[in-house]
Amino acid sequence: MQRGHFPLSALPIWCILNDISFVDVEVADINGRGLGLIAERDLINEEDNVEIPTLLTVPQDLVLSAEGVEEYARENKYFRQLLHAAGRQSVRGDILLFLLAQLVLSSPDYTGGQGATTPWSQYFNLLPAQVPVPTMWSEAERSYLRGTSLESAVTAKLSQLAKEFSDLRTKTEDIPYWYQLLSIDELITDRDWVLLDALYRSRSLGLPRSGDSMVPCLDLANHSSDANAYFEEDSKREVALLLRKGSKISRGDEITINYGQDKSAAEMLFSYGFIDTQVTAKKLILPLEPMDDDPLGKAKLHVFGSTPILEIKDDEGVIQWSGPFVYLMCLNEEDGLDFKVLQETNGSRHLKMHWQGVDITGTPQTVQELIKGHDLQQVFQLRVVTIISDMVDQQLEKINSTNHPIDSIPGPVRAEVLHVASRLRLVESDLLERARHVLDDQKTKLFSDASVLAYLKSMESTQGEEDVVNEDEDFC
Ligand SMILES: C[S@@+](CC[C@H](N)C(=O)[O-])C[C@H]1O[C@@H](n2cnc3c(N)ncnc32)[C@H](O)[C@@H]1O
Repeated sequence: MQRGHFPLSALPIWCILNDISFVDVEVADINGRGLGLIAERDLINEEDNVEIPTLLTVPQDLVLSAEGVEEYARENKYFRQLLHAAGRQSVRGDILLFLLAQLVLSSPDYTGGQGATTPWSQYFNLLPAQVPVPTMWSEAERSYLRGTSLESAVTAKLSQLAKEFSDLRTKTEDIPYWYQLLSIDELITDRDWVLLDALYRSRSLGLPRSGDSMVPCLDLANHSSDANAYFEEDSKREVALLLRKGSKISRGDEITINYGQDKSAAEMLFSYGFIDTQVTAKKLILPLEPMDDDPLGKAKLHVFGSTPILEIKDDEGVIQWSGPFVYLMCLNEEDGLDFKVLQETNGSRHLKMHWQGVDITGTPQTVQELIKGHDLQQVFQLRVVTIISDMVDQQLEKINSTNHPIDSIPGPVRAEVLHVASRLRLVESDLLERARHVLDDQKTKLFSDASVLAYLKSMESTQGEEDVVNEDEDFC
């Protein structure tokens, strides 16, 4: 759907009308970062200042939160119908529906009845039509993510978005207003849904009282790892941008906040469309799947409950990994892992997981702890390290073999996409290389452990006996 226009010059009046106050700060175009906030004069906040200078305040009724969405549903009949049919499953989903309604109300393509507009209907037009996150990249551009941890994450996200949009169309088939827009005129497309998701991901923040929210004007603050400002929500749910203690800002300097110092390069790129070259947590997240030939694989996944992942990180120069599901992956019935179906008196059935006879259904993340002290602890550990080491090898092979643009899908690729994708490859391949060395060391140590050697020897002799039996059988 075509976007309406809201000139930056109209923002000060919109702010006055909506009780949003900027203090010594203005909005400006920042080279390569879209809009941002800059200081209108020199600003200082000494370390011993009692009163912290406020740079921006946004009243509660402008904060787009779960509560704000419900409030709007009370005022606007068309939105109420939409929310009732397709919403109330997650805060994100409801905010996306709210943004969808604002997209319609503010678009020059739309000629229908207005219903109740909100300040957001105008503000929405100030939001960018393009967000540099990979879900908005072309297919050719996305092919530059091959071999990185974002390859599968972006594919999965795009499938999720396609499904959400198709469900939305199905659920609104009985509402003439939305059916017309979504299914007959097709004024709103899946591209719009991808944009709304990108806007939410790159601009929402967690507030202590209002929860996940979008805050107009505060969402114009760009990121810096050396941020000079931060935000707070007070007891009246008013949100303020405040100057950090010790900050000295010259007139014209940018006011920035920190989007999260624990975010990895992949997370920054996925959520915001850029990578902070100064500091980004050096970590990598890969999806875990049960082994193809594991008869208990599905049961393990079911009891585990959440999406299993492997996290590899550089913790102040030390490579560490964690992946509680890997411990489940490498344990089996003969080790003492067991599943049972429990039938309740009311007829309901539950899958239960036991380790050495003890019910551990509620604590599937603790297997690493539970195997401690077991005779075969080091054998289990070796299996775990081998699985992770194989994953790291495979990922490295993928990331290195797709280093050349020859593997990419043909089509124009923006220079900034090329730059950020190669930065991600570099960060991730470096981390994987270092993880490979650590895992190799761990494997070597485990292979020389007395209990592992004894186990391998016993396996060899069992194998030998089996071979003799098999040979005998062959002779029969
Ligand atoms: C919350 S918005 C900030 C306002 C935004 N610049 C705008 O024009 O509306 C977040 C987006 O700003 C951009 N951005 C923020 N900080 C950045 C940075 N340090 N480097 C590059 N882009 C940045 C990214 O596009 C990101 O998705």
